[in-house]
Amino acid sequence: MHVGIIGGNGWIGGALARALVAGGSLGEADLTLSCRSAPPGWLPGARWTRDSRELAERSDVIVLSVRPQDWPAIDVAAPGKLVVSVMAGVSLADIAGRLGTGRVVRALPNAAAEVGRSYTPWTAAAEVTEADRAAVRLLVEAIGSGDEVGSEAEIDYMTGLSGTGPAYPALLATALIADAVAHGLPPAVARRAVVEMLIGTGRLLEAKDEDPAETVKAFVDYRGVTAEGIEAMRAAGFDAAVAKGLGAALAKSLALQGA
Ligand SMILES: NC(=O)C1=CN([C@@H]2O[C@H](COP(=O)(O)OP(=O)(O)OC[C@H]3O[C@@H](n4cnc5c(N)ncnc54)[C@H](O)[C@@H]3O)[C@@H](O)[C@H]2O)C=CC1
Ligand SMILES: O=C(O)[C@@H]1CCC=N1
Repeated sequence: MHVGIIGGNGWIGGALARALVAGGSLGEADLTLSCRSAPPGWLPGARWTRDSRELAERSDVIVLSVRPQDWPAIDVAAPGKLVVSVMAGVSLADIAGRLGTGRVVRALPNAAAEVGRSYTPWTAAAEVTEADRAAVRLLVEAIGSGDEVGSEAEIDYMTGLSGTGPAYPALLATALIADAVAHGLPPAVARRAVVEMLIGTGRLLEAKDEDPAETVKAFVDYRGVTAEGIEAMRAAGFDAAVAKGLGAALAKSLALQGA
């Protein structure tokens, strides 16, 4: 299988290309990567080009990984080919119409792709075959894990939930570290404490495979220090702030479609 990534030097496109090679799914020579500037220097054995049409001709699977605002300028046709878009807010119908193929998938990774831990939901147009789905799973699993979901509405919502990747946990980490430093902790110690706490939490939730709400309840029922912290955060509007943030992210995701 030859994979072409339009925007292959970017954050997500580059992470996908490097993961495919590092994980042994593809050799460098099985990749064509396009960019607008000079090739970045990594994956020197891949074919680097500025020409999207050349990329499409060489590829069995074409990954669209440019920013939504750059999508209208992409000059490419891919009649009948499998196209996988990772772009936020660009619909299956728009991609199918522009590229001349019904074999279109929308996948929504996140920046943890850089460390092989993206969660990537994806949805497929009607003409996508079982063999195409196997190809999509190979891409998704190169950068982490994922699920096929039933509708584009779910992808549009997940764009502002899991697509944001490390952003919300990093926001929480920033607030925790700021408070620790305000209480006199050395910044390096505060940072290490919070980052290790996030890593440990992820591992614990994964290992226990239980609803995170159960973990919260266990601490509330313990009625110690943590329960006081949780209840004060909730009373100050923690859940409402999260819901408001997700609402704003969803609105932006939907607004991109009309842009
Ligand atoms: N960064 C993230 O956390 C996530 C990004 N996405 C989506 O992935 C897509 C790519 O995002 P990033 O990698 O973050 O952006 P990026 O800006 O890092 O990469 C996009 C790359 O596309 C290149 N490009 C633009 N026009 C081009 C053209 N005509 N031919 C060849 N290359 C071209 C740019 O030079 C750039 O290197 C976006 O549509 C975004 O919505 C989805 C989920 C998460
Ligand atoms: O913030 C963004 O627009 C990109 C797409 C989804 C997550 N990151």
